[in-house]
Amino acid sequence: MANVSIHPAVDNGVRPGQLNFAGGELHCHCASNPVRVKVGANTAHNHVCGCTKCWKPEGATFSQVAVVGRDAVSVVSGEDKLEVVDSNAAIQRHRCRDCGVHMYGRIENKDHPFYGLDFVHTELSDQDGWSAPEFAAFVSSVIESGTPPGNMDAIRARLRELGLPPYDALSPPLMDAIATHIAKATGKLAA
Ligand SMILES: N[C@@H](CCC(=O)N[C@@H](CS)C(=O)NCC(=O)O)C(=O)O
Ligand SMILES: [Zn+2]
Ligand SMILES: [Zn+2]
Repeated sequence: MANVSIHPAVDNGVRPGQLNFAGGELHCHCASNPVRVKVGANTAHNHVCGCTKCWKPEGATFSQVAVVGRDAVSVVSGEDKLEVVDSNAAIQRHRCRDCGVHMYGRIENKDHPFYGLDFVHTELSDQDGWSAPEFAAFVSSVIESGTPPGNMDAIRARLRELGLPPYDALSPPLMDAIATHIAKATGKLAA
C-alpha cells in the first residue's frame, strides 16, 4: 500500500508538529524574486485535501493545507506577483502568477463559518514544527482530477494507514462547526 502516493510531505509517514512552534515564512517556487509570506503563528486543522481547487505540488494526488488566523498572515515580498485565482470562490486563493503556487487563501465573506481564518500550505516553509496533518478531506474529489475510481479503496486504505482518516467533505468536527454556525444564523440554535 505504501506505493500509493498521497503527498510528498506524508508519503514517508506523518511527522509530528511542535507544540510551541511560533510560525515562520512561506515562499513560492520562483528561483528569483520569490513571493514571501510571514505566518506569525502555528497552524491548526492541518489536513490533506483532495479537491481540485487547492494547490498541489507537481505530481501530488492531494494538497496539504492548514488554517491560521488572518491577522498572523502578511506578505513580506513579491506582493505585486500575487493574483486571486477565483474571486467568486469562498476562499480567495492568492497565487504567484509566475510559478502558480498558492501563497494563502482568504475568506472575505464575514458571514462565512470560517471567516477570520486563512488557508496556507506549510510545505512552502523551510521550518519544521508546523502542526501535523490530522485527516483527509474531499477524498472522493481526487477523481475529478483524473484519479481512476478503481484506485479509491487503496487510497482510503493508505490514508487510514498514515493516520489520516478519510472524509469526502471536511472532518466531523469541522462539519459540525459549519452546521452550528448556520443553525445560529438561522435561529435554530441560540447564538
Ligand atoms: N468536488 C469539488 C470540491 C471543491 C470544494 O468544495 N472544496 C472545499 C475544500 S478546499 C472548499 O471548501 N472549497 C471552498 C472554495 O474553494 O472556496 C472539487 O474538487 O472541485
Ligand atoms: Zn513564484
Ligand atoms: Zn481543497
